[in-house]
Amino acid sequence: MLLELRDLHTVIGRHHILQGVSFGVPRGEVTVLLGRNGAGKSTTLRSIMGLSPVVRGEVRFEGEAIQFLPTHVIARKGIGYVPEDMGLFGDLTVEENLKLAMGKEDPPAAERLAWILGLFSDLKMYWRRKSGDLSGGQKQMLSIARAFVQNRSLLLIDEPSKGLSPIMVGKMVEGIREIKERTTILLVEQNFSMARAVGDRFVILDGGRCVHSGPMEELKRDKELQRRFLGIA
Ligand SMILES: Nc1ncnc2c1ncn2[C@@H]1O[C@H](COP(=O)(O)OP(=O)(O)OP(=O)(O)O)[C@@H](O)[C@H]1O
Repeated sequence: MLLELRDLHTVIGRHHILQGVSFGVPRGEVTVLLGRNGAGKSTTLRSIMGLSPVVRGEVRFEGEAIQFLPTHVIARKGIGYVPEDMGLFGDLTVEENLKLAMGKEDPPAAERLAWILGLFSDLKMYWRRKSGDLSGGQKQMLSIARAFVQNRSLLLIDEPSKGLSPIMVGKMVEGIREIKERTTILLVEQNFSMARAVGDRFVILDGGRCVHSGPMEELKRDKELQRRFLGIA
């Protein structure tokens, strides 16, 4: 396992939000985190990044416990995070956002940038446009591209399909399928058609607990599980 969560508890204010989340993310695969609104999916990603306060349990990345490290140290260990609000610098152009992420322009970073621009080619058309002026789908592509050029071995992506048109969702599916050839991904996704198109494994959260997990093929077959936890008839 590249990442392992063991009995993770997160408390925000007086709210005990994660109440013992345990699952593993195998290297080289896409694991999709599913569940109803408020199930704890975003909080799980934030807890992994050290942005929500973990009070008990462990997050192990490449075998090392990281749950009490500060966020910037966790990022440097090789975990990239694309939050729901995408965290872009709206006043900076597409180019500036990506160059900032690259740090120094060494050949591997330049190669990653060229590769991701080939994949999300829209970004080249808007190269000098401020990222704040992009559409939702373009912003989403930019924020994923930015995390990718940083060469993380694990990407956490929160709802990349949110608010996107079906065409954009299709592009996102293609993009994530290509990126997964190079990087392990843990994805929060409410859109089940996207989840099933890109996911190798699934984890369902409910009420801050992990209630089911397994190969995506299993969930595709299990209509009852889909109905109970995903609201799909
Ligand atoms: N900062 C906070 N303060 C208080 N409660 C919070 C906070 N952040 C999250 N919560 C609560 O924790 C629960 C889980 O939230 P979370 O955002 O992780 O769910 P989610 O599964 O990602 O749902 P959604 O799909 O709606 O974003 C919710 O009940 C939410 O209201």
